[in-house]
This record gives sequence, structure tokens and C-alpha cells, in this order.
Amino acid sequence: MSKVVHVAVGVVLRADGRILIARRPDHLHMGGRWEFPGGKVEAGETVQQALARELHEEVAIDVKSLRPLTEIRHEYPEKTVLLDTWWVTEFEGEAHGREGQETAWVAVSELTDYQFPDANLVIIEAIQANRPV
Ligand SMILES: Nc1nc2c([nH]c(=O)n2[C@@H]2O[C@H](COP(=O)(O)OP(=O)(O)OP(=O)(O)O)[C@@H](O)[C@H]2O)c(=O)[nH]1
Ligand SMILES: [Mg+2]
Repeated sequence: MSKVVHVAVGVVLRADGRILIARRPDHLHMGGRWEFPGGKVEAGETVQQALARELHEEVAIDVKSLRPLTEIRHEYPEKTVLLDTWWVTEFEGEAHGREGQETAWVAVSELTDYQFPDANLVIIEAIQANRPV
């Protein structure tokens, strides 16, 4: 099996309890499915730096406060990912898809209505179990 891809993933929580999701562009791995915004940790970056960079690039928000949620290792047929997943509890900016992606703010109870990559089922369970108050 090839090396594990380390991915910084943000579960962005708004004051009303809704969570930000974005639709992956069709041409990418898991294209068309919904995701929590984020991306690969680059050489020389911490996971927190990668998350702040990716959320700025993808959905135009600036992270102000983070805390760990869970780490999920998942083997897809084509690659293995380590989804290093963080709550984003404070941020600035109006979220929108800077790469043309559709975005939505959804209630925790609605997350299961959307189609995510297979690895995300465990993240959604962690959200339901650990939702900060
Ligand atoms: N961002 C993100 N990636 C996820 C999630 N679930 C999941 O399996 N992945 C997988 O994690 C991998 C890396 O994420 P990515 O494609 O966002 O990486 P990136 O933003 O750096 O993209 P790039 O390579 O086009 O620069 C992809 O294979 C993707 O399918 C998720 O909820 N959010
Ligand atoms: Mg990405």
C-alpha cells in the first residue's frame, strides 16, 4: 500500500450550531460528494497551518480558534488517507466556495442526508458524539 496522505479537515461550527460543508469538484477524487473543507498538509507545515491555509483558499474564512475532533485513517482502493479533523469554533469571513464549489450550512441532524466520501461516516459519528455546546 502506498504512503498515507495526511489531510487537514475542518468542521466549521457556526454560532447557530450549523456546520459548513462543500461539494467536491467533479474532476477530483470523490468528486460530486460533499466534504468538510480542507486539504493535504504540505511539507514544513503543521496540521493547524495547513487547515488555516486550506480554509482560506477553499471557502474564504480565517480560522481564529481550533480544537481537535478526531483522526480517521481510511483505505480507499486508490489511496490511504489520514483525516486529521478539527473543530473550527471561531472564524472570520463569509464562507463561500472560492473554487466555484457549492457550499451549505447544515444542522448536525441533517448531515446524514448528504453523500460524503466513505471515510466521513466516522467523522459524522464523532460530530454527533462530541458536539461542543
Ligand atoms: N478535504 C476533505 N478531504 C476528504 C474528506 N473526506 C475524504 O475522504 N477526503 C479525501 O482526502 C483527500 C485529500 O483532500 P483534498 O482533495 O481536499 O486535498 P487538497 O485540497 O490539498 O487538493 P489538491 O490535491 O487538489 O490540492 C482526498 O482524496 C479526499 O477524497 C473531507 O471531508 N474533506
Ligand atoms: Mg481540499
